[in-house]
Amino acid sequence: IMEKSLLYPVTNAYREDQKLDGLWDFKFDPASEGEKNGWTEGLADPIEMPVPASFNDFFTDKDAREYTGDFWYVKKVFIPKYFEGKQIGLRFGAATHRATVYVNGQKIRSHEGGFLPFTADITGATKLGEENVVAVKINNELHRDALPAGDTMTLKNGKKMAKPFFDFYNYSGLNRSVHLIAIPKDNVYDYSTTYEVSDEQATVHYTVQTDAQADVKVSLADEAGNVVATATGSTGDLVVKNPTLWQVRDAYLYTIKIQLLENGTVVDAYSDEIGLRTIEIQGHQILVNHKPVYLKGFGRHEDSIYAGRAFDLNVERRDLNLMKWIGANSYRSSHYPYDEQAYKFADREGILITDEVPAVGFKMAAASFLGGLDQSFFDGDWIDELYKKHIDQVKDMIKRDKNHPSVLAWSLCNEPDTSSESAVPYFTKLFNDSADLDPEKRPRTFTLNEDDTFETSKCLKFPDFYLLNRYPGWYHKWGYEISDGEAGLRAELDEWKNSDIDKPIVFSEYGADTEPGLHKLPSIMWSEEYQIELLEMFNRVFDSYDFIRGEQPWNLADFQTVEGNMRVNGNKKGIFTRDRQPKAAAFYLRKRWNSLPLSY
Ligand SMILES: CCC[C@@H]1NC[C@@H](O)[C@H](O)[C@H]1C(=O)O
Repeated sequence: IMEKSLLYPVTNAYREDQKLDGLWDFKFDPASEGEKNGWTEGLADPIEMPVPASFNDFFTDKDAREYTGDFWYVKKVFIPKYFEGKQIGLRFGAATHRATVYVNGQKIRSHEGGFLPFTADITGATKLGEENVVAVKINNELHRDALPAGDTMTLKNGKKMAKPFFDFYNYSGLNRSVHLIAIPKDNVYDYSTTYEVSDEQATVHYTVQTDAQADVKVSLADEAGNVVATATGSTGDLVVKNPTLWQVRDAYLYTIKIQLLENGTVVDAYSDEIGLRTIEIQGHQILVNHKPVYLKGFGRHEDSIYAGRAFDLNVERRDLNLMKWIGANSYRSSHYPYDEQAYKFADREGILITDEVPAVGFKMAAASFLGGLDQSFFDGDWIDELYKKHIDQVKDMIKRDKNHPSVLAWSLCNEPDTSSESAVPYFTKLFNDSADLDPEKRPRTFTLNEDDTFETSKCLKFPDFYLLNRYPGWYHKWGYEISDGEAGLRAELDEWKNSDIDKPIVFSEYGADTEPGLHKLPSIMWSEEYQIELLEMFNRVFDSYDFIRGEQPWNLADFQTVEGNMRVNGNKKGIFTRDRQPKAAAFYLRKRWNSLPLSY
């Protein structure tokens, strides 16, 4: 059935893709009475709500902005007669955090996980040539046995409140586009590629997945549209002489075209843009096309004013221009898989992405910062249920993103509590169960924060390379004490250096909250001068160890978090402000990164 496919929707001679962006009817359902009251057929006195968007920041009253619980989106959708005989589906880019889909009052399916797509097969529930009622019930509560981890508490006044164990706002809703799709009954439901490359020749080993008894024809065209290779069969090789490889910050995309034929007639086709390149880890080096790459970039968020965590192509265009301006070549999709369009954009711009699942907040210390327990997260009784959702989302992330040349690596967790032995069985399972998901076998890793050092982490054997989140100068040894912070950082890196570990280290987070426009001589914390001094300290350290192969300060831009006495309208560690304007540190980093080789 079409629900197992995560292929991005396309319109072509055999398939149709209609975006259902725009205003939907919207209504909160605090008493969870929607089904009982017939909301699957329509909402009484609804609010008009934009899609894609988070609902939160549109509201002027706090109960609505902070709303936690069930809420509904309903839209009338005309389904044309010419869909007759096709499989008809609703494809959700993301429904945050869990959803149930109804069509004409009939329950179709549910889905857990607010940052990955799913398709509801509505073929049997639709009336062709008429308007159909699409209703989606969404819930945005946080739980310790779900991703991202947190709690949901009930206040004395009966209202629910999200308590995230993570540092970004629980923006919720239909944060990405909803597509009405029609595909042939006999169809391609997935494909994958692996590569061998040299300057003289590149080979694309492809696999096409279909349930149909059909012939498969595959061709590869260059950017000018010239067919450079063809093959037949559901698996095979496309050999390209004198290929133009996909390079970091110098992208080149070929178009792979897959056709299904029955008795010589094409019944389905799917094409996609791919990049001929390889990714390897060799000793302390990260290699692209067998050449070492040094990562310069950021941790990011899908976050902007008005629509919260909605994917916004305008913001993405600006962010990629900022990254080019500053000399970056990479980013981490912290702390969840981003919209597919972000990866397509990075494919075109030659940017490398460390793709991260929303396994974030797996650390009670973070929770205690937010009022949680003081124990190892992995001793919790919620771990078994959590793991099922965790590995399910790792599988979907890799299945969805595996064909992007921009994807460099998979980050399977952010800052988990690995300082206790109870983390080991969890990570043993996670790395065993994810070992064969990526046909290209790209490196898998997770970020290690302050409590998870060379000395204290019990899980250093799992990552293929290390992502370190370190905050001397901010969360400890801050201000005038930063010299001790540098000494401590050097001491830890000396331990890595003197160990027998021979894998690359990338600094995936470091930084200082900075109020734009706050200047002080000499510097103080929160001033633009201090943010630069902190970066200078880290860069002195990075330039002292040759196994450090990447620097990705936190964060590209300021972003929204819960309100709290440690946050001034969100996290201000951005090198750019939330409206994407530079702080002084942006000019400092641009100077440093443009003095390094562009991509290596
Ligand atoms: C000490 C952990 C730092 C933390 N790391 C995860 C990010 O999502 C947060 O924003 C960042 C912060 O607090 O700035």
